[in-house]
Parts: sequence; structure tokens; C-alpha cells
Amino acid sequence: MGCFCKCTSYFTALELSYCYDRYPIIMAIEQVSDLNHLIPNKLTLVFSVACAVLVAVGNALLRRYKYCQRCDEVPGPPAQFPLFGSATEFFLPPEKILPHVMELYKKYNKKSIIRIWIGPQPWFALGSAESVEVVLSSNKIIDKGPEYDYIHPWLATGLLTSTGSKWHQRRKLLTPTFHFKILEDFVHVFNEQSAILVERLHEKVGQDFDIFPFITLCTLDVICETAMGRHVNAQSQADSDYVKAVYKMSHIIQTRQTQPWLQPDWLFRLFPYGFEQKRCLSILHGFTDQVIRERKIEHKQRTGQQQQKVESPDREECMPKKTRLALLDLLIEASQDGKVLSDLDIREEVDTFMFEGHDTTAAAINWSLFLIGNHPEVQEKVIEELDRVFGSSDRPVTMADLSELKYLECCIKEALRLYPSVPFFSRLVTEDTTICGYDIPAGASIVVMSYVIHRDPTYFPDPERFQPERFFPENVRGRHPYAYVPFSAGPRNCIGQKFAMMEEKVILASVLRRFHVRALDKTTDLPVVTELILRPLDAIRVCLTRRTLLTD
Ligand code: HEM
Repeated sequence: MGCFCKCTSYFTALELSYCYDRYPIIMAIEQVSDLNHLIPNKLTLVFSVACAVLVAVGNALLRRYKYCQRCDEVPGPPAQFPLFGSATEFFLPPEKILPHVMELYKKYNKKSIIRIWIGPQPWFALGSAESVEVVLSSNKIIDKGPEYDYIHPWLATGLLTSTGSKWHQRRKLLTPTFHFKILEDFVHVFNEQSAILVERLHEKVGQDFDIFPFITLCTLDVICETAMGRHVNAQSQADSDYVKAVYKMSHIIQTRQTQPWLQPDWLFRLFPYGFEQKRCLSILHGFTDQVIRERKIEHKQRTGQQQQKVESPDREECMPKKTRLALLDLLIEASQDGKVLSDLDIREEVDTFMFEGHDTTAAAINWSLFLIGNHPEVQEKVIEELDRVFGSSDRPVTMADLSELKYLECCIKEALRLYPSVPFFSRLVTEDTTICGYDIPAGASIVVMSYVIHRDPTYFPDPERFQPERFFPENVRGRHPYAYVPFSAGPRNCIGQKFAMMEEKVILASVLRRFHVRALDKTTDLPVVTELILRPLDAIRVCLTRRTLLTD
């Protein structure tokens, strides 16, 4: 630069213009040097960048402050430490968590919506019929929160975990699969598996034992047969690889949801849990894939035979008997040879049924037995009804019987009120929403606390009391439609609700026709824990005696 300045003084204007034409770079440098005074020195530059960063950070902090202030307008426990928020409230033994949640509602809000900070994320826990109505009746608030992410490795994005248009399409496609007519075909599966359960329970008569695993294995057998058309014989072989993988995987999901250090995928993979999950997934997916392959071949053979039947109806008697269809067969039918659903799509739905459809039902049956076993006067009424419907016959339960078992149905409903299998579930709000006068900002998680909602004395006076009469039609009339939501409600409710009620009735009727149940723990002495479902902390201890009415 210095050299260039020196030489310019020796040139005429003409020479200079020639020089500039020849050396455009030199000219540019000259012009820049003229602007030199405009270029900030290093200090100014650093100062300006620092100011810009400060303004940006200040802006972000201000926005965050306003966001937090907005969230804090909803009453709730204060955030103790920035890293944990108010999550420290729940650093308690598992059996103390639900009683503590009930205390929080008493302490913070009569309107039953409380705010909890889980780290930097606000959660709004809804504990009243009025507040959940806004969420559950909405066609917009259907997205699931981040805690469902840990289910994805197993279920991918099946009906339970999918969002947006995928969920809408799948829901439409799968709804007919749970039609009453189709469920009717499953009653014999419920009966067959109940018969095996009853056999196993006979061996326990007179002993004090935990009934929970007996019921759970029975419902696992039911769901395998109805969802996939396959026997896993869980009741006779509880140590099968598939059965063990189902339990291990549920345990891993539950552990990840509650232990923040297992949440980032890269970190999780380094823990033994990560390796264990990989092993379980290969068993679970391998099994479902194999069943899908086999059922597709069977489906092809069946449709071929039906075609033949149409073409030559007189050969009908040579045809094999009607095969029992499973939910999977209906998915294969709906898949239209992969045009509508690929094999992977089918797998995620079948796995979803396996996940959602057995533990939930098992918990509900167990809690019903526990409560009936604690209330002899209720058990008497159930037995009266069973005797009226079945007499001394040992015959299987029919579809017609199910609609007769009205008092038993009230017991099941009341048990689901006090012990909802899914004690809470969540949604993500994608736009600002007003709930009970509070402004809930987009991006927040909403938790529907069915366990709390079901204990609202406005709708259920003396809420801790087990009183099946609450579900007599005359007592239900006029009750807020969202005061009782064990199967969720609205467009994203449980698709398996009717299936579950039928299964519960058949299994409970089968057990109570043969045995008298005595629960060995009082309701007040049995702590509950919320894992993926609501479980007893230890066991549901009962003692069975044979009923004399039936001849075995
Ligand atoms: C007593 C038994 C059951 C209870 C208490 C129950 C409860 C629930 C609840 C509360 C939800 C909403 C969960 C959420 O939004 O995160 C749900 C969803 C679901 N349930 Fe059930 N369930 C039961 C049995 C079943 C059975 C037997 C099946 C299938 C065979 C099933 C399949 C599903 C599916 C696929 C969904 C997702 C629906 C969707 O998002 O569109 N459930 N269930």
C-alpha cells in the first residue's frame, strides 16, 4: 500500500488512468485506503460485537423471563434449582409420589390446574373435569409430549405415538378393526385363556399369594392371540424369550422416562440398558416380523380359497373351516398388498396393540379383584348376579351374558376410577391455549391426571370409598362427561376400550364363578406406584376359596 502511494505522485492524470485501467486491484486498494477512517479499529469491533451479543442475550432472557412469568401465573411449587425446576418435589420413594401430587393440588389450586417445572420445561397438570374437557375434546391438541419418545424404538410411530396427518389416517383405518362384530369373535379366546387361568388358580386355593403375575400372563396370552393370531403360552411358559423381552422392554421405557441421564440416545447406548434394549428389540421385532410373514401367506391362501368358493360353490364342503381372524389379519387386509400399509407399518400397529393391550387390562382386573376382595358385601352382589346368569352351569361366557353382567361392569368401572390403569397421560400444546382462565403458552406439556380427576368430591362424594353404585345409570346421568376418563376421551381416546371391558368381564366372571376372593391387605395399607401403569408397590396378596355352587 505504501509503495503504491509513493508512485502515484510521479504520474500524470493520463498515465494514472492508464495505470488504473491496467491495475484495477491497485485502484480498488486505493479507494479502500480512502475509506480507511470509516473502518472501526479492533476495540470498536469487539465492543460492537459484545453489544450485539448482549442485546441478543438480553432479549432472549427477557423473552424467557416473560414466558416464565406467564407460566408462573398458574399456581404450583416454585422451581428450586434451575437444572431441576420443581422436579425436586418428586425426589421421593415411588409410593409417596401420588399422595404428594394430591397434596400439591390441595396446597396450590382450587381450580385444579397446577404448574410444575421439570427442568426448563413447564408442565401443566390438569386435575378437574372442566380443565381436561378443553384438552381432550380438542381436535387440535392431539400431539404427544417428549416422554413418549422412549417408546419409539419399540413401537416406532404407531397409533399411540404418531401425530398429525399420520395419526388421523391410521385412526380412520384402524377404527373398524375394533368393531363390535369383530370383538365378538374374540370372546372364545377370552374364555379359553380364562380357563387356563382358573386351572392355575386351583393350585393356589387356600394359600396367601400374589395374584398379579397370574392375571398379567393371562392377558398377555389373550393379546398375543387376538392381535397376532399366535399362542405364546405365557401362562405355561413364562420364561419364553418373547415374554421376557416384553417385560424387559417395558421396564427400560419406564426407567428412561424417570432417569434424565438415560434420556439422550448417545448416552443411553453406553449404559447396559442400551445393550439390553438392542437385544430385546431384535427378539420383539423378529417375532412380529415372522408372524406377519406367516399370516400374509395364510391370508393369500384364504383369499384363494374364497375365490374358489365363489367360482365352484358345490365344492364348499371340501373347504377348510373358517379360521379365526386376528387384528393382524385385518391390518393385512387393509394394507392392500403394501399400497396402504407396508410391513413396517403393520408391525408398528401390532406392536402397539401388544404394548397397550395387556398390562393395562391386567392392572384393571387385578385392582377389581383387590377391591371386590376387600368388600364382602360387593362380592355378594357380584356372586348373586353371576348365579342368576349362569346358574350352576360351567359353560363359557357368551356375548349375551356380557350385557347381563351389569353389576360386575359397575365394579370394573369403579375400580378404574380409584385405580386407573393409566393414572396420567400427556399432550403437547402447539399453540397458545386458555384453560380455566389460565393462559397456557405453546410448547408446554399438558398432563391429564386421571388419578386426581377421579377423586373430585364434586362428582364423586366420599371419593376414596369403593361404591360400584356410582355407575348405575341414574347416578351417571347429569355427571360431567369428563369427570371420569380412564380410557381418555374425545378424538384420541383408547381405541381398545370395548375390547378391554369385554376381556375384563370374561376373566373376572370366570374367576369369581369358581372362587371366593379375600384380599389380604386393606386399601389404606397397599401403596401404589406409577410405572407405565398403576401397580401395587409389592403385590396384590389374596386368598382364594373354592365356591361350592359349581361342581368342578
Ligand atoms: C383397561 C384397559 C385399558 C385402559 C385403562 C386403557 C387406557 C388408555 C388411555 C388412557 C389411552 C390414552 C393414552 C394417551 O393419550 O397417551 C389409551 C390409548 C390407546 N389404547 Fe388403551 N387402554 C386399555 C386397553 C387397551 C387395549 C386392550 C388396547 C388394544 C387392544 C388398547 C389400545 C390403545 C391404543 C392403540 C391407544 C392409542 C389411541 C390413539 O392415540 O388414537 N388399549 N388407552
